Amino acid sequence: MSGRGNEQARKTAEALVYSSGFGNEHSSEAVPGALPQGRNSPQRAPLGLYAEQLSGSAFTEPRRHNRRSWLYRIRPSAAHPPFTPVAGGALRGAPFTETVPDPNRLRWNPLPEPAPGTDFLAGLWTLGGNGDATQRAGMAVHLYHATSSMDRVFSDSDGELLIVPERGGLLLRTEFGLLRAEPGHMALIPRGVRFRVELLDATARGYVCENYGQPFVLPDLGPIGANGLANARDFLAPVAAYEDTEGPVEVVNKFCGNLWSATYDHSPLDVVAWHGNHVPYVYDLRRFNVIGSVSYDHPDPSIFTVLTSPSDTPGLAGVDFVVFAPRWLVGEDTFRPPYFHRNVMSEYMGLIEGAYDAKTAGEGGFVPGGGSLHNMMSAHGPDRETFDRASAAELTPHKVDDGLAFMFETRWPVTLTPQAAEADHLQSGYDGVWQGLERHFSR
Ligand SMILES: O=C(O)Cc1cc(O)ccc1O
Ligand SMILES: [Fe+2]
Repeated sequence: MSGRGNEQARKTAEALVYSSGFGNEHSSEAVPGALPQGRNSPQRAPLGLYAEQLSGSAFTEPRRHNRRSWLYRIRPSAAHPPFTPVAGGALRGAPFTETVPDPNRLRWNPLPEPAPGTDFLAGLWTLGGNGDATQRAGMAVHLYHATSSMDRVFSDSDGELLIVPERGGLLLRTEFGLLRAEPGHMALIPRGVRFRVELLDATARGYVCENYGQPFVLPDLGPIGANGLANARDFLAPVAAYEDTEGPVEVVNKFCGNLWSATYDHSPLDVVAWHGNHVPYVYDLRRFNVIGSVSYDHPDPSIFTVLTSPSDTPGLAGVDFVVFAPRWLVGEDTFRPPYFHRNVMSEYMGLIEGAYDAKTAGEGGFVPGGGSLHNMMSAHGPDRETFDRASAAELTPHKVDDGLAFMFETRWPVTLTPQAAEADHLQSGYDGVWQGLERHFSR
């Protein structure tokens, strides 16, 4: 899109208003009187709108898991022509069976520059994942690099999309209204919700966790108490905004790993009013209330969980979204960076900005837009430089505020796509960062 297009999108993005809270029963109407009162499905919905329910949970799930929204729209979603399969580009879905799961520590540089005119959907590149989209279990790790706004509309039947911009702002035009997501924010598009991504800058880069499993929720706080970590009121849902446009619109649906396309004769972003709790949202990761040790030892990174997708086993997440936000380190007699460890969970890490405290920054290291994968039980932790530095550091209070990193931590190993396993931007010699950790043992 031209600079002018970006300018328009930015103007729109700067004027947005939101409805705040996590998991709320939000409600919104773009035209006064469009939202029915006292019932969901009146004989004739207000203003000649069609009433339609979008269910993100089975009808009968317990209230705390139940998710649905009622949409009041110009045309019902059912009014569409057949979908036909289209090529998915570099986008793949679970199950991932094309490579042998790899126990090695792996690290990638940022995605290469895409061709001009690449929109968000065409710019999605799948690194790998686990589970099975048809079983609604598991997750996929995608990266994106786009140079153009979407003209088309996308929806993902396979799962929710947690988008983590690293470079370039996004304007998300959804069925529920508009959201702005800049680097340092996260955005979430629930399963099945249609949206279009417009770029606020010339290019956009970032990460996507596609969650096939239970929807992300805020973690329980246990002894932390009633406040802390990501606070519910900092999550922002859109207010209703609709497109009343006729004319051909391509709508792409990801279904069981494949893309399907249909050309509608109107925009499906035509929702004039809505209410419910199956809604998209954005969250500024810098609002995260970081809790950590004020005595000794490095706490496990679960303390940094923004959102968790629970499984049927209490405490065992399908996937956790974890952020390493600016914080003070004050631990006494403590090796302060992340410790050496092997983990039954598999860890994909990305960097939004700056540096990460366990890894050397700069070219060939862990860089913004790059990523690392430490699969189930793979041994990792501070690289040699970090170990040497942190073992000798004077333990005065120290603020870690030179970066913003995150982790998608999942219960099952991540199997790579062939394009990730064979990528030119896969770093060779990542193992070398743990070379030279000399023995210091003496008795
Ligand atoms: O860098 C990592 O590997 C992620 C991580 C961070 C941390 O603070 C503790 C454990 C852990 O896996
Ligand atoms: Fe780790």
